[in-house]
Amino acid sequence: MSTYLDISQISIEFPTKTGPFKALDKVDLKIARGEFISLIGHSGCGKSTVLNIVAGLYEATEGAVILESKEVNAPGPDRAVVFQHHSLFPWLTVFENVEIAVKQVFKGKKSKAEMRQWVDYNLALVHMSHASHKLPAEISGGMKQRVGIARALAMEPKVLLMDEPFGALDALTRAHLQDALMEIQSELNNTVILITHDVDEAVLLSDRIVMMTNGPAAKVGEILNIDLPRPRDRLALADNPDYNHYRAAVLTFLHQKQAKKPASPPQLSSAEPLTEVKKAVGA
Ligand SMILES: Nc1ncnc2c1ncn2[C@@H]1O[C@H](COP(=O)(O)OP(=O)(O)OP(=O)(O)O)[C@@H](O)[C@H]1O
Repeated sequence: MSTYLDISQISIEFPTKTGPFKALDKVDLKIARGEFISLIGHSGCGKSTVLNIVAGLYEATEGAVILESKEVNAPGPDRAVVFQHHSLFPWLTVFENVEIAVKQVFKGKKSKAEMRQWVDYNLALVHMSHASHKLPAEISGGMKQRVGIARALAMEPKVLLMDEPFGALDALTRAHLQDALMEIQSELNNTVILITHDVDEAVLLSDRIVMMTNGPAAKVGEILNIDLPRPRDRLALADNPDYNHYRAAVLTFLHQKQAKKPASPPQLSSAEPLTEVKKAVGA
């Protein structure tokens, strides 16, 4: 595999009131062009921190992020980010929200007419052409996320960074957007890093699932190759033994190998038989 994005041995320490806090310890990940990677791990392990370092929003204390053989340490349009909550400008229409990013990247490289066509093309990719004249307040949460994705794609980033982009949506809308993302990725061959808490989403979308250990000083724990043919169909996969095997492997990692211990052990009382306590802690 030739490496396109190299997250090379990155560590980060945050200064805190009680001293430095080491969130990541030598996280190392080599990503090929066009790969779809999911990052999964318990809350607070450091997934967003990894993404923020790749985005250039945080600076690693050690290690480096190398994209197409060049070190990146500041934000740039070659790495577009889609967050859990949309970040659209409320006073601009759907079209204008995408256009503003297109102008930022392509001013002087595309004509005005070409830029308008490019905005239309990207809105069509996420099936939002019909609402291009609307304001964000006039469309649903799922539609806003679609526009955020169109805006990110329209920048033609080398890497698309997605931080729980569907986390705040209802299950049906999430499923529609996952399907849309799979379609777009098969067409454009984007390199994607997706943070998710949803095991099914990770297995459905990914080429590889990167499972992080619990923090502090989180690392890459295990990497699972998802060798399922594309295009993938969620209904057909439900009965696919390989799909279920991958799902079980992630669940085992999260709930056994990296199980979160309760903050303080439950107190045994004579009224609580041991079996009930075991049930309470999931043992
Ligand atoms: N700017 C900061 N200053 C101090 N500590 C930070 C900072 N940013 C993150 N942390 C700490 O680093 C650790 C990792 O945080 P991060 O947000 O990356 O986790 P996460 O895996 O994305 O969590 P979640 O799944 O809940 O979003 C946490 O303990 C968090 O408190």
